[in-house]
Amino acid sequence: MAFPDFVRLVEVGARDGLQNEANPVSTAIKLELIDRLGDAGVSYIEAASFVSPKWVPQMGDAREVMTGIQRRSGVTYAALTPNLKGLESALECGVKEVAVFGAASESFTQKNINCSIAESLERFAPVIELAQKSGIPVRGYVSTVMGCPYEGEIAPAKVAEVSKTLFEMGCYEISLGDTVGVGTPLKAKRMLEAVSQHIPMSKLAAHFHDTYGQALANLYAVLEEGIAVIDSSVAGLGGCPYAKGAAGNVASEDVIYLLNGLGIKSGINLEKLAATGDWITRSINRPNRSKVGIAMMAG
Ligand SMILES: CC(C)(COP(=O)([O-])OP(=O)([O-])OC[C@H]1O[C@@H](n2cnc3c(N)ncnc32)[C@H](O)[C@@H]1OP(=O)([O-])[O-])[C@@H](O)C(=O)NCCC(=O)NCCSC(=O)C[C@@](C)(O)CC(=O)[O-]
Repeated sequence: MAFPDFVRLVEVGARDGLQNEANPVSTAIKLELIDRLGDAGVSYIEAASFVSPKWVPQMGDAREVMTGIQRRSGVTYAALTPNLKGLESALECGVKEVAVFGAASESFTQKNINCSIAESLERFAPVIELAQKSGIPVRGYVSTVMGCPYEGEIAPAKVAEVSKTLFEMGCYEISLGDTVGVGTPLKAKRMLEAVSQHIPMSKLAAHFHDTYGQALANLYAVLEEGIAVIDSSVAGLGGCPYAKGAAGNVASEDVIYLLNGLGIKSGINLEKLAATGDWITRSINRPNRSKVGIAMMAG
């Protein structure tokens, strides 16, 4: 299959990238990050997470973040909503798109959202139903698609089963998360092959972490298969609170550099994105994990 002409970047830095930060990041910094990303041409920004602040304290200001955004036309500002309580709060804040998040591993589901896979799907049903009634599109995440921090190998058939269920329940797109970044290109292709037997490729997204340095290679592999939506995090920020040792998402700057080299459009200004990565890492005193970002800011 040929590469897509255009890739939609789903920027998750403000949510996935920051959720694991032990030191509180101010709402003002989050809002400036979101604004800078919009200015760089990012059209989809996952901005916050309506989860329990006891579980993920860093996302405790979701309400302030979602109501404080200076919205730009043409930009989607989305939030995670694990249950009805989360969705109701999101609706109160005028959120226009949400995401539910499940996993292909029982143990990870327990650690992350305190229930079994079956219970998580039951819990998502009313969330999706209410969102649809309110005219809010729901994205679905499936974590641990290439391995689990507690169970190790995850069968592609299990990933396909959970993805198919979420898609049939009404999620318009399924984002396939290599939560611990253990995948390799062949594994990524096999996993995608299993999922795409049930869901059109145009409804799937790749959400790869870079723990083992394979994320860009894995993305190249799935781009070849026709994936046209990529989740990434500016400066490679992040990690997962329930996956110890997991590195951040693949860096957005590195993804855009790869796409530019392949002649794939994204609508994103790489210079502005690199400057944003430099700014946020300085602001929160974190190393910049984007090789492209470091190179560009040095030049
Ligand atoms: C799902 C729950 C809430 C279940 O948590 P629980 O403890 O089973 O829930 P509960 O219904 O028994 O409620 C317990 C308390 O939480 C409150 N609560 C309940 N729901 C909410 C809510 N929505 N917002 C605010 N508060 C809430 C609720 O009101 C109650 O408060 P209390 O009475 O004790 O004071 C919890 O496990 C949780 O919040 N987990 C979040 C985990 C998380 O955010 N993980 C990171 C995101 S997933 C990810 O990063 C992976 C991804 C998506 O990026 C893809 C990849 O890389 O693989």
